[in-house]
Amino acid sequence: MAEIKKIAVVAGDGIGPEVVAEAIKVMRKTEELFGLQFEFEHGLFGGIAIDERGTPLPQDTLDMCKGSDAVLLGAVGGPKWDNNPKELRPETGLLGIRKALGLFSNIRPAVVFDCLKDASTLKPEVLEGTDLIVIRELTGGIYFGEKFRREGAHGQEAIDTCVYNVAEIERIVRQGFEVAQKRSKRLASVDKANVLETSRLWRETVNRIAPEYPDVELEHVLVDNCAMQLLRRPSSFDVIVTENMFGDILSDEAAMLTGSIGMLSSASLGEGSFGLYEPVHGSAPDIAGQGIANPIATILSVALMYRLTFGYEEAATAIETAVKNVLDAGHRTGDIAVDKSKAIGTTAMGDLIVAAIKR
Ligand SMILES: NC(=O)C1=CN([C@@H]2O[C@H](COP(=O)(O)OP(=O)(O)OC[C@H]3O[C@@H](n4cnc5c(N)ncnc54)[C@H](O)[C@@H]3O)[C@@H](O)[C@H]2O)C=CC1
Ligand SMILES: CC(C)CC(=O)C(=O)O
Ligand SMILES: [Mg+2]
Repeated sequence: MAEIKKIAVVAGDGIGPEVVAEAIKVMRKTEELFGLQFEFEHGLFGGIAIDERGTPLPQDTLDMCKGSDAVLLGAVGGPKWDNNPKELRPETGLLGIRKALGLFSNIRPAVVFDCLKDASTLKPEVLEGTDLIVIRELTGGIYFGEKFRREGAHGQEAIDTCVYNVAEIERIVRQGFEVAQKRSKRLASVDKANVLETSRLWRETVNRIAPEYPDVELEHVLVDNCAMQLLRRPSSFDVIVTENMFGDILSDEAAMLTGSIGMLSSASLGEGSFGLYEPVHGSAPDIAGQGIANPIATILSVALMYRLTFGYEEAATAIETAVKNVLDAGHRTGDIAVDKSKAIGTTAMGDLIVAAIKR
């Protein structure tokens, strides 16, 4: 038996609890099959925490996460809370938990399953061989810079500031090079260095450390061009490393290569092996409570957790293989179904994947 690992579960709002329930079923199945042991502790987070505790990230939830080996997060937010007063905004919730846990690196793989090429809006020949990772800086940039309002000559003005220091850039870019070294040795550094000072510092930093990774082929791509090239030549990208907001946007775009944002998993990491694992998507208020959300992004996030935090490689591969086999057998939730009348629900998809996990 493996030693007991403490998992902090913050399911959140909307479809968060629905998809997290399926991920936990998968973890329970791998306990049986691979002799793993997990202790789950649940905490309030997001809108539900605002309603019950008056804050999106209660101290006991944060303490629970800090005391765990890994965090499993669903999604937070919804129309009820999105325009709330300052203290209840994402800065104090989602962004707050990432900062408080020191999770500066967000890894978002976009893998195209062959059998899902028909679910993408791109032609199958364009998608051929697409398997890329977006590495997004997660605790700096414009989401974390000072924000304020002031009276200007033409009425109220709003200011968001974007700040990056060399150390913040260097640690994430190094991770980009290191991940590229383990894959096909191609790194695209994405910035807007023709306009933004933070991007100029980003590019200078990338160029300064690039000679330390001579085996990695580096390209600099401006973010607007990258958004276009992701649809034109997705398979030419292997690892993309970029700042916070660009990575947020480009990874949602990359989701559509896979067929749906319901397919995109993510890992948020800091200096050690501790990590927070969550689907890339949000709380999807438009489909919440209907039992139709795709749980695969969250289930694949568990595979990332096993691989990156615990080193449970065999169990991680077993989960990924089970997902592939279920999709190959033709099972689809609505977001990835071409024939929507045959779509199955969240629980049915979770059950099929659980049944398909083999040792
Ligand atoms: N990590 C997080 O917790 C995130 C939270 N949000 C929050 O989520 C709320 C909704 O944001 P949106 O912009 O609508 O983005 P969203 O990602 O929640 O939804 C965008 C679209 O994708 C669909 N979708 C998302 N996940 C799906 C799944 N698993 N299966 C099937 N379809 C899925 C939704 O139905 C919707 O049509 C907002 O409050 C936002 O702030 C947004 C992004 C990330
Ligand atoms: C609060 C936002 C930055 C959440 C989001 O869209 C994300 O992290 O992907
Ligand atoms: Mg996002």
